[in-house]
Amino acid sequence: MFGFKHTLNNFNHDEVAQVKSRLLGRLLQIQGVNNLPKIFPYLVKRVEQSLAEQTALGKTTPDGVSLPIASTVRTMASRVMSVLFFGESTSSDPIFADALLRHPKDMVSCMGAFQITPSFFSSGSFVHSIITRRGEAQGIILNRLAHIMGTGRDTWNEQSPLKELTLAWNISSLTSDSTYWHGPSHLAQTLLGVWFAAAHQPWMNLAFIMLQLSTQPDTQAALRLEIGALDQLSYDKLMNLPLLDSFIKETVRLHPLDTLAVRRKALQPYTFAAGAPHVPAGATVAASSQDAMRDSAHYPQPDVFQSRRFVDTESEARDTKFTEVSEKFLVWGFGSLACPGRFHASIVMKLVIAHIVARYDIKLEDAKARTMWSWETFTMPYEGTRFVLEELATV
Ligand code: HEM
Repeated sequence: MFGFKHTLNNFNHDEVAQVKSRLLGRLLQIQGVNNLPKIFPYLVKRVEQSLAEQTALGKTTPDGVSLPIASTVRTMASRVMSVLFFGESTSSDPIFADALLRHPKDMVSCMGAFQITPSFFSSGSFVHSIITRRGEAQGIILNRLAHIMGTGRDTWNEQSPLKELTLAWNISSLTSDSTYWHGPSHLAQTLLGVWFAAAHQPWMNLAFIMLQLSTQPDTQAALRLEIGALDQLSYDKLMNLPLLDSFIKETVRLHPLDTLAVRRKALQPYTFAAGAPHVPAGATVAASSQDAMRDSAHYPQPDVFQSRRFVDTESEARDTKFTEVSEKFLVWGFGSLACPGRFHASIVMKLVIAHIVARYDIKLEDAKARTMWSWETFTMPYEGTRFVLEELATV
């Protein structure tokens, strides 16, 4: 459907990968979530470092430093997320870090190109080769991963205990006695797929959140009060800030990246239990996340943005968390394939938002400019939209 065969190195769409899904569930939802509080201090260090790097690149204006929202939050999310995956040392290498940023962009560009190029082009690797400079970023990542998950595992220069908390280390530990996995290259390929899943959505959600926040100085002030001093912010506290969680969830509810969700391809003809619809083999079905997330029975005044919707509302949505999987909030998909990395996404997004909002007043450089564009069922932020960050007197 999206040409993953080339962009993820021969990825097979038709594979019913229960072994892989189970592994990813254990890696991310069980072991990964347990490790998050332990890895949190390293994430804090990285988010501070990355914010300093980004603001140093900005344009100085009388009101503060002006930065492009998309590339700022994309880089910050990638830098923080990469500590979870690969530790501090590997992810600090500029060539590797650049490849981690480039690969998801390459993939999204290829998906777009595959939709519009004739099938004889997209069926070969021609389009992929041109867009990705012969898969340069993918090659850099796969080579490094195959090394640290294979012959270089014992000599990998990441410090303990961080090394043993990374997803790269744990995916190879979890598979060491399984015959399903054909060595480090197969594992590297799988982890690259997880990296794509992890890298392309959080930043877009972050961009929409920054766009919302830029127009709401009162919410910025309320969030600052809720967050308190950054040096007192523990993992548990950050994950349980009600307004921050509600603000994120409300933004994502109204601005999901895709108006469709839970895409499933029928490998054989299938008829739904109600007797219809009938789905022929090879067809793809999906649910409308747009309809589910604007259902007025569940979300009163569904088209109105309410920062505190999940804190104050009288509806059933009250107290539901951003990371909850539900048929009324299809952003994470649904059922056994629902996103196993949602807690990782949530912590990375919350760290980026908390560190920006606690330090800066945020506003748009041009409040009248268009900020997002749509293509098919997708909505994306413009690359050119800038915010201005004005440093607060005290943090
Ligand atoms: C805001 C960020 C994210 C969103 C909105 C998101 C959303 C999704 C969705 C909709 C699916 C498909 C679920 C289905 O078909 O029912 C999915 C799958 C997946 N996501 Fe995420 N995701 C995000 C971040 C992450 C992160 C950070 C990771 C890893 C750390 C991750 C790892 C995965 C994996 C491995 C799968 C495939 C699961 C499987 O096939 O068994 N995602 N995600």
